[in-house]
Amino acid sequence: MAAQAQSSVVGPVADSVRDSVRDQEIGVEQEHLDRVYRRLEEKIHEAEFLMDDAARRGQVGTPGALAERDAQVFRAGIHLNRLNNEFEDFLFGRIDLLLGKDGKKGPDGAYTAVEPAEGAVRDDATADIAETLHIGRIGVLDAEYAPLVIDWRAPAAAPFYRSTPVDPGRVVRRRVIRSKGRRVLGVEDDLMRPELRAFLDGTELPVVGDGALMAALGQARGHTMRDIVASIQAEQDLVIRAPANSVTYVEGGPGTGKTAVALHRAAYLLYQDRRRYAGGILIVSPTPLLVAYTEGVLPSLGEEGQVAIRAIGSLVDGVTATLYDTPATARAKGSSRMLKVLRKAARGALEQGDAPAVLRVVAFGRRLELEAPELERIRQSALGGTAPVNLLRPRARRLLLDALWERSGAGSRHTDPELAAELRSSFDEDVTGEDSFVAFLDAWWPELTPVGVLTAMSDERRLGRWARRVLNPGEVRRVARSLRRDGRTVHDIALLDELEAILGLPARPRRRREADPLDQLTGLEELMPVREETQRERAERLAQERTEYAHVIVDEAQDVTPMQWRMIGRRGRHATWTVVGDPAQSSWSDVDEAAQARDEALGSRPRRRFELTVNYRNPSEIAELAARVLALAMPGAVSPRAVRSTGVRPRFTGPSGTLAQTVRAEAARLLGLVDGTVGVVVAMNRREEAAHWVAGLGDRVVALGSLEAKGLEYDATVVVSPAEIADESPAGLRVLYVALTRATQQLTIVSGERDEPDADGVPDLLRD
Ligand SMILES: Nc1ncnc2c1ncn2[C@@H]1O[C@H](COP(=O)(O)OP(=O)(O)OP(=O)(O)O)[C@@H](O)[C@H]1O
Repeated sequence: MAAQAQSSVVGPVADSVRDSVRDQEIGVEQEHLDRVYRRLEEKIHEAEFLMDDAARRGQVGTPGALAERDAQVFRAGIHLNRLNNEFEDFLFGRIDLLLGKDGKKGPDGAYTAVEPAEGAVRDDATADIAETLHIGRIGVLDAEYAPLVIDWRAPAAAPFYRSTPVDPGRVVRRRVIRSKGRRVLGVEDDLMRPELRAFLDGTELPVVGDGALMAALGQARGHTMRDIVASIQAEQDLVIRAPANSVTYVEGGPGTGKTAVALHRAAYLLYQDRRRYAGGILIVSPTPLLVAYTEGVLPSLGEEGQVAIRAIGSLVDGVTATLYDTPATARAKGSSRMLKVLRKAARGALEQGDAPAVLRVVAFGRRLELEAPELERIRQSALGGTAPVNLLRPRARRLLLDALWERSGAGSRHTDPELAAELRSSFDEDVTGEDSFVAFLDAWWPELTPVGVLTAMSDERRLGRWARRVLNPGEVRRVARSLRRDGRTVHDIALLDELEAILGLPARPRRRREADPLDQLTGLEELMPVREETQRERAERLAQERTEYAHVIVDEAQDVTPMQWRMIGRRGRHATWTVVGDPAQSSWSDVDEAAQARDEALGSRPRRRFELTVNYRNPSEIAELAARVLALAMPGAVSPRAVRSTGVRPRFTGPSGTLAQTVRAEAARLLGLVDGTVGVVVAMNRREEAAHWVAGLGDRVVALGSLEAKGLEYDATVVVSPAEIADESPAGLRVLYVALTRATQQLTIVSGERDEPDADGVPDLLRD
């Protein structure tokens, strides 16, 4: 989509002509930006004046009108504040359009027609520009309600993204404007109808630059992701603006913009239906590193507060997991088989209490006892209920009382039902008032917490019992051992969340009424029984406390395990969804099992599928190398098409000294070659070591494990020992594919002992 140079002059004269056209066009856009700011200031003054005036005259106008004025001042103030402080490039685009098929205008003041009118292009391939629209992060109208700036999410802005030379619609020229605060710094044009000579107010439309996309892609990368609002491509725009009434499912290879698109979609949904999505949008990200990398994008699009970006290890409030299990342990913990184990463990953990074998109470002056077999029968009968285990405690308590009542024989004393009921109620009061009963119940049916059950599962013998015929002995040993470690792993979080659903939040005593001094005097307060919550009260409380979202976006969905899908599913039971992923990058060994769990979480909602096909991150030299690994990892899978090439081929080197020395030297070399960041990617078990290798090289260098590299990108990367990364797990080749696709400019491969490099240093796995 490179712009067409319109002049055929070459050499220094041509350069100076181009520079003067550029300056002139920057001046044109500067004038427009000045108008926009003047208009916004005008609106603020207008609103302030109205407010002052209203305040002077007291209650003039209806209360509603006064409130509207206040709101206007408030909105205008926010706009100006954002423009001045937050948006570096508030105004970023412009399209020049032919006359449309009909003359209808939309609510933003722009014509709605997508296709040009019959006579818009004359027979001699000339045409007049009928409409010019400026696109920005928020919309601004002039005093006559004509659009000065169109919000990028408004329908009228869609041609800015959708128009291509193949299908240009009304767009003749698409311009990206670079500005900082109130100053326009540059412009880049793409011609959508290069065959036309178009005129704007009688002057031929000038074209500046080589196209905005390439300019954006060539920029150095920092530690945070930038928005792509000025250069969203047509296939990406289709996803961003897809209707949200079901599941939007997006697949695409590395660097195709899946994460960027997901973030822009969140901003679009809020713009398009703020009331619906103000209920909250959840973005689930694989790692805290990716959260930190992406969390600035939404504020830069003017959206904050309504969107929660959470790492999958931080989805349960109060626990943040950053530890990783070994692949074999993760495989067991993430599998849906774990559900059976947790259900058994939750019930089994009840038996871990130190309750006496026999329940002894005194009621109606008689000693009553329930022995172990009877107690066990009661427990099993209580557990027959479908409610969560903690919520079955009142049922168990009632069954105990029933059994004691039966033992007491008091039921047969009265035939009159009313008298019998009265007797029963005073019997219950007698029993439940006894300390021995309360203490027994607490020990026999303890209130279980998810953490408590997980801790109980760290005992290998017990876990073996609860996981019989579900996990094999090796899995039992590994899971139990990992649960004995300090700290939670990422995969424990889904187990905790599942346990919370299995256990239910414990019933809480109803809040006592405010202490009445008189009660205290008489001691009555002490005697008032504390009523437990009713089922309905509890259900209401749970509904309030459960965090649910109106839209859930899952990034790197290919890595979400079956147990994690269940956890995420609980947060979006009534939500619409956007799911983005790439099976070829999955670190989960059983792709089909994960797909099945995903389908269960998403239920029967209809899916709309999209595919992104262009790699915007890697130059073709790096993409070609990565494609060799893809061919091994997933024979037949198609790599996305790289959109640019740098002429710099990946570099291969074996350790010339120790591995540490080589990697450090390579990272230092790359620091000298790029302006932005350098990532050193190693196998997970070398994470800590690698941090030492690069210590002191400055904060442009980061060392990270292969699984942590998910979604991230660097100007340059050093991938250390492909064979070690590939051998880490059954999904190792796909993880290596991820590692190889992180660089935007330069890639160095350092071979280790296992790589079997050839004479050129190319490891076995990466040879043609
Ligand atoms: N239309 C675009 N204009 C400019 N830059 C773009 C565009 N689309 C994507 N990019 C850039 O390409 C890079 C890759 O984008 P992103 O991280 O969203 O891809 P991804 O598909 O999520 O990759 P991965 O699967 O490897 O995580 C980012 O730097 C992003 O800003």
